[in-house]
Amino acid sequence: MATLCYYLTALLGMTILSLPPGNITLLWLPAGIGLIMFMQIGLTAGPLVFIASLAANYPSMTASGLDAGVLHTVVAATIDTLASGLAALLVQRHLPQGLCKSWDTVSLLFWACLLPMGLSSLLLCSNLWWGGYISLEQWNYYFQALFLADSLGILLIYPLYLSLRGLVLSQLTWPKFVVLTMLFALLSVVAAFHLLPGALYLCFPLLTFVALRGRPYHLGFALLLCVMALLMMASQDLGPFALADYDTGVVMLMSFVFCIAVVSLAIMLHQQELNEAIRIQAFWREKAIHDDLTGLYNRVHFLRRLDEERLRSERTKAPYVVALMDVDWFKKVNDQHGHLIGDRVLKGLADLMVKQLRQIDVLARIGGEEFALLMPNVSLNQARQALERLRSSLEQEGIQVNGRTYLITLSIGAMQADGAPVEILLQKVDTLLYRAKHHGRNRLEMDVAE
Ligand SMILES: Nc1nc2c(ncn2[C@@H]2O[C@H](COP(=O)(O)OP(=O)(O)OP(=O)(O)O)[C@@H](O)[C@H]2O)c(=O)[nH]1
Repeated sequence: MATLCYYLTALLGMTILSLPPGNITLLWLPAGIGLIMFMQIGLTAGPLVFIASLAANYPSMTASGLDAGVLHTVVAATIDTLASGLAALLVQRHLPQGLCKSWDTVSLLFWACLLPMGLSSLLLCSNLWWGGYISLEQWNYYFQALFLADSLGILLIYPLYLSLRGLVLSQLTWPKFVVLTMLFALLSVVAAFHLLPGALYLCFPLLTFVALRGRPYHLGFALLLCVMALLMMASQDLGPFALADYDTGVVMLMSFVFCIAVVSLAIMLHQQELNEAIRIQAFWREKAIHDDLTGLYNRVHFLRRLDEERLRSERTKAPYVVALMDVDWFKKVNDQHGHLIGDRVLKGLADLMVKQLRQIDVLARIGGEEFALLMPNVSLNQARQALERLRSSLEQEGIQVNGRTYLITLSIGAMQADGAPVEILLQKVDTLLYRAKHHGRNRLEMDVAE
């Protein structure tokens, strides 16, 4: 399959994407495909790449009628194969994680483009010169064109391969902004060739937009589409790059396309780094305020919210109630059924409380089997009803773990807040909780602030 892709993209390069009269390939996607074949199947890729390159190069290299066309085709195919193998080796060694940071673009440029493609372009040009295909004066020009075409093949295929790896077709999504951006990029290419040469530079901001907002494969496809459109049109007419000196025009065009690819890749990777940093920051921010076992808020966050509510209530005069709830005889649950079951009972209890309370209530686990509750905007009576309902439903239904019911009860102390500082308020509620325990557990003790 990959061999066929190699062959077909090689043909594409030598037909639609070639420039008359020199038959220069503007884009050599096989360089990227060969690299991936080596990375995927190792040395087995060697003969496959060789055959595909030979088959693709043979017609054009023998068409000129020069002597030893077969020999030079074999040499060219060997160079192509070695270049892909070397690029794969260097990429695996220097970019073992693939492309992660924007700085990796520089590594990719050096290890996958500059070194192996620079070397192979040097050898390929020497082979062409040796076979009489090009003159010594043309050597420099062909070297630049080959190098840019091969490097571009890698810059377009390798990131696309990385971003599609592991994805199945049904997982690909195409949000409207990506489709529209790609459409506008295509239009700007067409406009550049027919109306206004400067329109070509619109590709830069448009691709940057996809790099910032889209997924990596969006950029991969957008780049491929944009570059192919640009080069296809250029192969008919150099458009904005139709300079007085034809060869310079070709190299300028390829350099421009090369820069588009490099810059948008770097931007995409940088954006990925930023997104990852934001994701990690959000993860730790969430973790810092939550209790791992139950998913409820932790003590630190509860105290902060309580203080905020105190200040809010000072302004609005809205009443609020604070409760402390402690599981009775929880040690027995652990002792009889083990800590793991104890943990699950606590988690089940937390879920039950969340289900029974209102969304605006703030519930936290502030100790082993101790929970704290802030009920904003409630009267003492409303709070009493809600807490009683919670206590009695727990008493009757217990907590289900693995199909088994664990009957546990809660002692609760609660009071309407009076604007006292948080620590003092909690001390008072704790006294009520202690009273509930002292008076036999499984009960609610409530008080209005004095
Ligand atoms: N499984 C589990 N047990 C915990 C956790 N945190 C605290 N505990 C246990 O909770 C139990 C609390 O025991 P005690 O403080 O004696 O209280 P109690 O047995 O609930 O009795 P009273 O509170 O007096 O009704 C201890 O056995 C702790 O090991 C936890 O995260 N998971």
